[in-house]
Amino acid sequence: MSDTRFDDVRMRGFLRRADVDTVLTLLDARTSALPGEPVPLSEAAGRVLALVVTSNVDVPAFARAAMDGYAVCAADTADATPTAPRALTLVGESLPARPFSGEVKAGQAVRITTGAPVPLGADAVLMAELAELEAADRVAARAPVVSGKHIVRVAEDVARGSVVLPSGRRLRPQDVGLLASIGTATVTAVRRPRVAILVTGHEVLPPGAVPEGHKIVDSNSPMLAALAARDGASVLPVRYVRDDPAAVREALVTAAQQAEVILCSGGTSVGTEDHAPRAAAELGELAVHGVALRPAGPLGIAFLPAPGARRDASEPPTLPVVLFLLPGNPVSCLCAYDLFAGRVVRRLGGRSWELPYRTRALPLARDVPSTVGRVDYVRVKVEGNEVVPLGTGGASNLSTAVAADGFVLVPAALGHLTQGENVTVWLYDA
Ligand SMILES: Nc1nc2c(c(=O)[nH]1)N[C@H]1C(S)=C(S)[C@@H](COP(=O)(O)OP(=O)(O)OC[C@H]3O[C@@H](n4cnc5c(N)ncnc54)[C@H](O)[C@@H]3O)O[C@H]1N2
Ligand code: MOO
Repeated sequence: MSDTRFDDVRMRGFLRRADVDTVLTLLDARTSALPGEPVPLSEAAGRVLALVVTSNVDVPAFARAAMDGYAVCAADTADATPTAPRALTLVGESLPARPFSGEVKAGQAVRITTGAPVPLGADAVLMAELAELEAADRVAARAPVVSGKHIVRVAEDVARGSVVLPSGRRLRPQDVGLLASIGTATVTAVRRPRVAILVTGHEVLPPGAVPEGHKIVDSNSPMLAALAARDGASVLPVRYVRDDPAAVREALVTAAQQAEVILCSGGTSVGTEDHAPRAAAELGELAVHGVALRPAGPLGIAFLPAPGARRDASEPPTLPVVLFLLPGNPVSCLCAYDLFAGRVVRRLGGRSWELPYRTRALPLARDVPSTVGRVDYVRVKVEGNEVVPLGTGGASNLSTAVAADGFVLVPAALGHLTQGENVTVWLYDA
């Protein structure tokens, strides 16, 4: 199968590159959250709710004491003072899950502990500090309490029928606690996208090896695996692929059966061993090859058919597998993940499309040269209250991204950024 756009690239290099915004628009249009799956509450923290959660119960289901003390009729205490306390007859006790079974009448009190059901007839809890136990059956109120004081009302926390959490919510620890309180055992969470990582290049050794001769150690896959895991993916074991058209093709076919996103490192460009773009064009739609971006210009994006067709028309069409052909240079890999692949991983997992980095607006310490029509991903340091650019070159030197506090993006519309102007820095650390 021949693809005109692909042949153009293969023969003459990257003559036309897609602009960053066009690529983002394409990815935005072609991706959406994966369907939900049941997840036990014990594993739900950090997951994204696929469905709204509505409560079937009131919490609390009974009026309960908010203080240790005495359940009383508030009116009885109206005139009570420390010097003229009001004596009440103690008729029983209410403990958590062991309520007082009778009813409190005027002039009576029931000893109560925090969390215990407030007995019928009582409408306030007098704190122990404001009462004096005078005998086994007599307590004196030394201060007045108003009706409702220190009582947690029925449904004060959660009302039956109310929305507890919206769909799309990334569950925080307190969310999981609240879900437990309404009797939730399982939530419906957006399925975590499965990410396959393929590494091409016969020069690369797996992590753990020591660089030797002309061989280098694969730094891309550990970085990509960590990025994808951060973004909520379930990362499949890394696969090393020979620089051979049939091997690359077979690896892509297999990965497309196992994952929703494929990150393929290296072999993206127009060299004689760059087989991934051709294989992608043959297996699916090579929608992008070459982006007006530095680094990561050779980035390719393809949509491969997902395994399994939908069973009937009522089901949403199966989303394609998104394949990212990531340039081999490690900083390019990082940049392409940050700007494109990460958004797709997060989107499929029901998370935000936005970059997951905190931003700061600070003045630039130096001019940053760029080119109109191209976005530049500039590693920067924040020194004092200034942004110091570390340059866009040296995409093979990962140490520049390690030294950086974050990055600045030079928009395509600008030929350079000027010293002193305020720029947005995306900070790598949270
Ligand atoms: N005619 C053109 N040639 C190239 C262009 C271009 O626009 N026109 N762009 C250059 C740029 S920029 C990059 S980036 C590379 C991207 O090429 P590939 O994706 O095919 O990457 P490789 O050639 O396989 O590797 C590039 C570089 O990165 C090292 N590498 C590869 N894999 C890993 C890994 N897993 N861990 C660490 N380092 C890795 C590899 O040894 C190379 O040094 O194309 C240019 N050519
Ligand atoms: O992606 Mo290349 O720098 O742009 O190394």
